Amino acid sequence: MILDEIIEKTKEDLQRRKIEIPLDLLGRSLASNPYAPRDVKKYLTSTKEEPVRIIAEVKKASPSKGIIKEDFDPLAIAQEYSANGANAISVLTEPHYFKGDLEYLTQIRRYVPTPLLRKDFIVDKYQIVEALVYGADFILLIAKALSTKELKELYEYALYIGLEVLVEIHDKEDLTKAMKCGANIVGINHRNLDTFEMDMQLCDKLIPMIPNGKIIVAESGVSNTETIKRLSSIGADAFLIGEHFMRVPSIKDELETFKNAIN
Ligand SMILES: O=P(O)(O)OC[C@@H](O)[C@@H](O)c1c[nH]c2ccccc12
Repeated sequence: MILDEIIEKTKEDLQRRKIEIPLDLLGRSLASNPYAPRDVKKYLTSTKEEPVRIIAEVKKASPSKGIIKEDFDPLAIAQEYSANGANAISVLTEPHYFKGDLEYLTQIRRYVPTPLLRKDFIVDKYQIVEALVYGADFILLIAKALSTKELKELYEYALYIGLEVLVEIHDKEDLTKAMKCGANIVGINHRNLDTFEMDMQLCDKLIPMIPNGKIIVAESGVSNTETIKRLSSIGADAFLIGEHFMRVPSIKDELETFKNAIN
């Protein structure tokens, strides 16, 4: 089970980081933190004027595809996303399977005004404080990787320290968990994190079960305007797109096309 394996590795790393910089010390750096997290919900809610919201992902590699982008310059990619209408930027910080780095967050936050998602496998409050310290505006919590109790605790802690949360679901059971913790932003991941199988019909199944008023993010495998049009029409507010942007010749052209998919 790849998800379990990643979580195990994440926990190992975490033990080490907690010894290097204990939580109270990490928390202390917040006193001089120049960054206040933005109200992410405003950026991700679809409106008449701007129906398609895009979370563009800075992604070097993945366990299903290996290295996606060889000449990887996270800051340059984020700047291009920001300059061309991305509503938020997802920064993978998981180092082993996705070749991410927490430092990318800080680097990008310094120069890029767009809200940032810390995309990682968060299982501990320590990682949520890290997200804030390193400059994130919101975090990802994966329902499948957490019990209802854990999800609720981490969710509430993030809100308490001022970060929004994207709660990722993959099936009805995950959705129940997400609703129990009162999630406002729900991500439907087309990719099964254990088998890597894609189900591009997942939104059709799950969106009708989500109460009104939630922000819905369609995640993974989105690579054309047809998909964006279709998923928008059934209620998706935002689209989380990584691999496709990493492979196209012009991020600018692609982002513009996607942002204007409905008009
Ligand atoms: O590169 P894609 O297929 O456009 O997918 C982006 C994003 O949805 C994907 O990276 C992702 C969704 N949920 C995750 C959880 C952990 C790591 C990665 C992910």
